[in-house]
Order: sequence, then C-alpha cells, then structure tokens
Amino acid sequence: MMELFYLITSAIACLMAIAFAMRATRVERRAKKLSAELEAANVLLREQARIDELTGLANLREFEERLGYAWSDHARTGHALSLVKIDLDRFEWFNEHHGRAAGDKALHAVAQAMRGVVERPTDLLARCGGDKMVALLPNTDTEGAEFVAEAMAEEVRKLRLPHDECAYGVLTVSVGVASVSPEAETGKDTLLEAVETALQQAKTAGRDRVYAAS
Ligand SMILES: Nc1nc2c(ncn2[C@@H]2O[C@H](COP(=O)(O)OP(=O)(O)OP(=O)(O)O)[C@@H](O)[C@H]2O)c(=O)[nH]1
Repeated sequence: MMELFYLITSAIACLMAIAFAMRATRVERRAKKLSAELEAANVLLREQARIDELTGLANLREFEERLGYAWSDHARTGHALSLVKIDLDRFEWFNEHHGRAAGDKALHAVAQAMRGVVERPTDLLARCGGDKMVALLPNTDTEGAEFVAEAMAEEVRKLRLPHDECAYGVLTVSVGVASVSPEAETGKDTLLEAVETALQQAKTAGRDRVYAAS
C-alpha cells in the first residue's frame, strides 16, 4: 500500500516537474521572440530617424553626420571631397498650379531620379529641407562632381514634369558644385558656404544649369 502511495506521489512530482519545465521553455521562447521584435522595432526607429519621409532620401541629420566623417577622412588622407547641392526651379509655381499633393509627388520623383546617379556606396544623397537636396561625394574631385551634377539635372529633365515657367516647359533644377582638393586648408563650413553660393549663381545665371565654385 505504502509503495503504491510513493509511486503515485513520485509520478505526480515527475509530471509537475515536466509541466513546470515546459512552461519555463514557453516563457523563455516568448521572451526571446519579444526581445527580437523589440530589437527590430529599434532598428526601424533608428533608420526612420535618418530618413526623410517624403522622398525616402537621407535627412539633414544623417547628412551632417556623414559629412563629419567624410571631412575627418579628407583631413587625414587628403582625398578630394565634393558637395553637389540641388534646388528645384520655380517650385512655388509648380505647387500653385498643380497642387501641393502633386508637388509632393514631384519631389519624390525628382529624388528617385537623382538617386540613380549617385552610385558609390560611400556617396550620400539627402534632402536638406524644402525643395533642396544635397549629394556628398567623398573621393571625388570637381570634374567628377560636375559630371554627377549634369547627370542629375538631365535625369530630372527626362521626367518631363510639366512646368510653364521652366525651360522647354518641364521642371528643371539648378545645381551648385563645390570641392576641396588635397592641398586645401579650409573647414567644412567653408565648403558648405561655397556650394550654396555656387547654387545661387546657377539660379542667378538663369536656372536649369550646373555651376561649380571656382
Ligand atoms: N509640395 C511641397 N512643396 C514644398 C515642400 N517643401 C517646400 N516646398 C515648397 O517649395 C517652394 C520653394 O520655393 P523657393 O525655393 O523659395 O522658390 P522657387 O519657387 O523654387 O524658385 P527658385 O528656387 O528661385 O527657382 C515653396 O513654395 C515651398 O512651399 C514639400 O515638402 N512639398
């Protein structure tokens, strides 16, 4: 009788231990799943914090960080470094005549068209606010940057987005280019100012053109 009692008690203890172990495994599996989901959400959040929602390009924050790294590399190695700054021509008119939603679509289309031109893994195309975008081109001299800039302007023309106030009735862009050569002893703010000045010169000279800082 006693033996039977011990047998039953041991069997119950065994079953309880198995049930407990199974539950612990389930809890552990669930905790792992939740932790993986949390990590994925964090990665997504970090990516979103660096991307401009409308165009899908990098945002200004990401551009500034990458420019900092590229500048350090330039200072250390003396490699050339270029910036290309793009501004849509008469975009206020585009918004007024086609509507803000069409303007948003145009901005997105222009960004995608230009993205195809900026090819190297170390290059970065970012939206720097409103209808302005900027390309960071490490290890690229003025000649190379001008080539990229002309290709960008051509890709935008090829979109053939109707615009009565631009050349040939299609939306165009003005583009500024500025570079630092190996021997230059300037700061990155000087480069940023130079590319903005070149862009304004492209605007003043009649828009739909590339202007390189001398
Ligand atoms: N649809 C849309 N428009 C925007 C956005 N951000 C800025 N804009 C518009 O872009 C226009 C920028 O105008 P400006 O760059 O000052 O001038 P512009 O008409 O483009 O003329 P130029 O640059 O001198 O050729 C303004 O009308 C802004 O409202 C946006 O996210 N979506």
